[in-house]
Amino acid sequence: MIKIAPSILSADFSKLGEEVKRLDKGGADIVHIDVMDGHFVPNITIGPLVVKAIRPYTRLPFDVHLMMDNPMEFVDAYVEAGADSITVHAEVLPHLHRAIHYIKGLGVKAAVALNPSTPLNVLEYVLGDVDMVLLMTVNPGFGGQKFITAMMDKIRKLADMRSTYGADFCIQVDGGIGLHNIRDVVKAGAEVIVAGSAVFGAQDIKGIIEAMRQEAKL
Ligand SMILES: O=C(CO)[C@@H](O)[C@H](O)COP(=O)(O)O
Repeated sequence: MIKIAPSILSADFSKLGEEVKRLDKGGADIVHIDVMDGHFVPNITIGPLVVKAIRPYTRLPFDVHLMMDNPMEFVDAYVEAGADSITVHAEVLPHLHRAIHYIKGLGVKAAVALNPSTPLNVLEYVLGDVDMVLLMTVNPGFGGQKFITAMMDKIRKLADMRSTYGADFCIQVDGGIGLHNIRDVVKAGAEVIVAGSAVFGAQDIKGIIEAMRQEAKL
C-alpha cells in the first residue's frame, strides 16, 4: 500500500490550518512539511511556530523535511511543535549516523534525504538505521518543477540496495510527481509519494488523491 503525502508548500498559506483539514478530509495519509532556510535552498518557508499552529487541525502524521544547512539545531523545536518524522539531508551532515539516532531518541521517525545529484552510496552504512529514505526527484527549493527522469533509475537502485542489505526503510519520492508518472515511480519502488502542485492544483483534493491511488495500482 502506497502512502500519499501532500506537500503544503503548494497550499494557500493564508489559511494553512484549513488547508491541512482539507487534506485530512481528502484522504491523505501524511502531511509533508517543507522547511527551507534560504541557504541550503534558495527559498524560506515554515518555522516551528507555524507547525505548532497547524498541529490541532488534524491527527495525520506530520512529516517534516528540513532543507537546511544546520538541521540538528532545529530538530528539537520541530519535534516539540508536533512533528512525527524528521528528514535531514545527507549533504549537510558529516555525522549522519549520530543525527539519525539523535532524532530517533526524540521518539520520532528518522529519514535521510538525498538531492538528485547525490549518490546512493552515502547511505550504505546507515541503511539499517533509517526509517525512511527520501529521494528528491527535483532540485529542492520550489514546488511545480519537472520530475528529473534519471531519478527513476535511482529509485530502482535504492530498492535493490534495500534488498541486498536486508534493510526495511520506506522509500519516499518528492518532486514533479502526479497522475502522469505516479505509476512509474511506484513500479520503480517508491512507497511514500510526496505531491504538492498535483494535489493543491486540483479543485477536488479527495478526487485527485483517489485517482493517484488508483493510477498507482500495479
Ligand atoms: O521539497 C519540495 C521542493 O523542494 C517538494 O516537496 C515540492 O514542494 C513538491 O512539489 P511538487 O513538485 O509536487 O509541486
